[in-house]
Amino acid sequence: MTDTAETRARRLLRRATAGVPEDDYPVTHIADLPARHARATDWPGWVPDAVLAAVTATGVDRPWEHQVEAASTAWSGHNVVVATGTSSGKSLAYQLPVLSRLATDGRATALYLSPTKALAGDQLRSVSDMDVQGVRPARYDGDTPQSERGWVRDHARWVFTNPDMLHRGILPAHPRWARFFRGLSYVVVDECHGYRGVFGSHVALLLRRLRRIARRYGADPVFVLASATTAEPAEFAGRLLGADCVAVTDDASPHGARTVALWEPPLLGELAGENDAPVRRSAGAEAARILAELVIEGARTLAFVRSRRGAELTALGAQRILAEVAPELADKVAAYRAGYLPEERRALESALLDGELLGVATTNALELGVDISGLDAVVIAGYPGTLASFWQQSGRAGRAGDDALVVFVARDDPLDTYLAHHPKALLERPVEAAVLDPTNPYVLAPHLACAAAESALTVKELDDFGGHAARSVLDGLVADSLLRRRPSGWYWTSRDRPHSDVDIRGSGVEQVAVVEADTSRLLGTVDGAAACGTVHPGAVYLHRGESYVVDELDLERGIAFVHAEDPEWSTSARDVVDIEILDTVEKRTYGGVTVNLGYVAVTSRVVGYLRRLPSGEVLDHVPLDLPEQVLHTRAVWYTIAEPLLCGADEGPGTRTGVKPARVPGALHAAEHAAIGLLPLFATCDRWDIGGVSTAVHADTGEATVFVHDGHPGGAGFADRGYAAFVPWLTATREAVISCECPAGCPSCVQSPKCGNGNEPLDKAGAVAVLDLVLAAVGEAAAAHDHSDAHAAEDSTGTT
Ligand SMILES: Nc1ncnc2c1ncn2[C@@H]1O[C@H](COP(=O)(O)OP(=O)(O)OP(=O)(O)O)[C@@H](O)[C@H]1O
Repeated sequence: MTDTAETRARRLLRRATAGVPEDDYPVTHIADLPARHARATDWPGWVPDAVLAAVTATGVDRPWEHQVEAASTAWSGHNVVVATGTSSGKSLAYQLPVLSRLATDGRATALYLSPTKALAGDQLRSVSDMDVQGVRPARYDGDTPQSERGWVRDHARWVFTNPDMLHRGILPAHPRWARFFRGLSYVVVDECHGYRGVFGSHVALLLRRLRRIARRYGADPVFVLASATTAEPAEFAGRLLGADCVAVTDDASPHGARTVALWEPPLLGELAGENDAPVRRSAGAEAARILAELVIEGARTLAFVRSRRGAELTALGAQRILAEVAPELADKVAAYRAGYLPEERRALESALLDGELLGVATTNALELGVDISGLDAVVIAGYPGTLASFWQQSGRAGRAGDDALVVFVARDDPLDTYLAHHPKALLERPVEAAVLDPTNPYVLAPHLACAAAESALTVKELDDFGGHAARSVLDGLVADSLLRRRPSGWYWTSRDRPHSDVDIRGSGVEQVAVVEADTSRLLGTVDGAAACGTVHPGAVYLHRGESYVVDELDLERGIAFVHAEDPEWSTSARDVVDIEILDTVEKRTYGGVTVNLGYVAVTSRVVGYLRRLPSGEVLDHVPLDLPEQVLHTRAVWYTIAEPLLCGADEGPGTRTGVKPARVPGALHAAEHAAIGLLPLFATCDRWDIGGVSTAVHADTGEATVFVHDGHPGGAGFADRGYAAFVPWLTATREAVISCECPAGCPSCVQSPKCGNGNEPLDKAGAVAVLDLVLAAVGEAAAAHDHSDAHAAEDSTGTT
């Protein structure tokens, strides 16, 4: 291809791979995604002139079709979710109906909710700039001075806030917000795809509380939800709201063409990881190199890195490379992460937009709602956990009329390996459905307590909170004397409100404070359940890019003491885990294999931690002695009967099985890989789930592999694993066989958080186990189809 015929994206990719030896060529796949052309339409007739003038003054001449479809649905009184790509103008889709209502009905009010204060600030600014008469938009969050709060309550007509403030500040004080609730016409839920897992379950219940209070004031607001592209948006939004919701998904905004390259860093011969397994060049180090090359080409590039520390290291790495080969460009690269002050954030964003900065390495802090688009390149170092995030991040690249490059760099992880070798799974699969479970009793109980404290709960209202599930949770609250049952409903008994004890972003457990010992400064908090794993003695803890080392973890007082120190290694905790089956909710039997879903108790103890260099090299394992923790949650598990597992099965198609001595390693490896792949089917992170495997489990009496939710009561992840069992284990098997390492490495069967130091692990055995299980399920399904066919023949014969 000559230079003139080559697209800019291809040229950038060539630059990024220049000088790489042929044997190490990292690109496993290249896809060219075509440009999408805009489909604009006329402004709807119901938009008042004042609003039309304000909107067109922002530079929007004509709306796109999906904007009008969503806006008109909301205007006609139906809840709507607009689930379209990055920068597809979702804001206008809700601004049109809300501004139109506020402009035409002087009593009407609206609420805007976003997961972050920063995003709410951006949206408020954009509405304020439009300056539609009488709208009086205002912010009400933790940063709103006390002196302004009264004005907002009494006069603001469009309030911009977040779920935390709605939960703690607005709903408990609803009598003071009576004017606002009486007029409540619209509730905007922005970036709603982020409300998944336990946090999503909390927000789902919060929205039910909001609707209930609004009804008490005679209002029945229409909900307008904005989401990244996600599968089944109507179902998801319906679950989040607890009410029907129309989905608008046909994106009519324009987008430049993109070239997506999948990139797998080579295995390094000279470095050894845990148990001497080979390691790959780290995705962060690879991203630093790519970033430096793209900056040299003058491409404005964002590199998304999974952790804050990773973002800092990637920016530093790129700066180091540039300092050697193009020193004048070294200060064109910076790191960006959550926790910056708004001014710092703005400065960085505008520096990137106007080219003063060319390369920025960031965590997903920049993923949410920030109006940065039209970049020349995006590097995604490590799968961001969901396809929705992948597309959200890659959507930052590409302007209408100009093509852009997206590079996905696989980490040492089975899911990343799978994706690097199965481009269709990344590029052609529908985005996964977001999972949440508002009936989780651990989440439901505190919200029912809050709801009762806001205003006594009546029997009629229980359907909104899960009906039967709510009833049994309420019985528990009454038994604990937190609520009192009267004929008219359930009443909160205490003078103190329950709200401040409910952490809607946590897992419902106590928080541990991280305190700098010298200065007594509170740096942050970590979830109590995770404390042993994240702030154990010796752990490297990062706060706003500063590095600290933990000296002491005092679990009784809920404090971790740290001192400032920046060692060259990172730490990862190791725990040992035991699991007990409490209740089997569902079970399927396939010959010698059973697949189960139910409740379990997981007992874990952190026993030490690994110190690892940024290259992936493991320095050592440091033992620790910390107390046990017990988690009650949901799990999916499969069992394999011994004759089938060990090959004694002489039945049709006689199987070879796994030698008994290899069974533990085979099951363990199959479990690790399955944990790695579940995020492909349930929107979770591998850190949200855990697993246990054993050659003979006390409760099943058979070889058993468990994968469980990592949060009390579960968040729906195990349920997804049960529902998608066959595709999940099929992808797991594919991931293991795709990895070219000889005997198991972090890219296939090693786990970064294995309590047993990744021993024993038997990669070939894992494939044999997965083959056995999939064959048993497949045979049973075929036999089932066969008997169905017979039954159908029989029935046709007799009628
Ligand atoms: N009909 C339109 N014609 C031209 N430009 C538009 C139109 N609608 C919106 N825009 C512009 O597109 C940009 C992106 O809009 P917006 O931030 O609402 O997108 P979004 O879908 O919310 O993005 P994100 O995915 O980041 O949440 C804004 O700069 C906005 O002014």
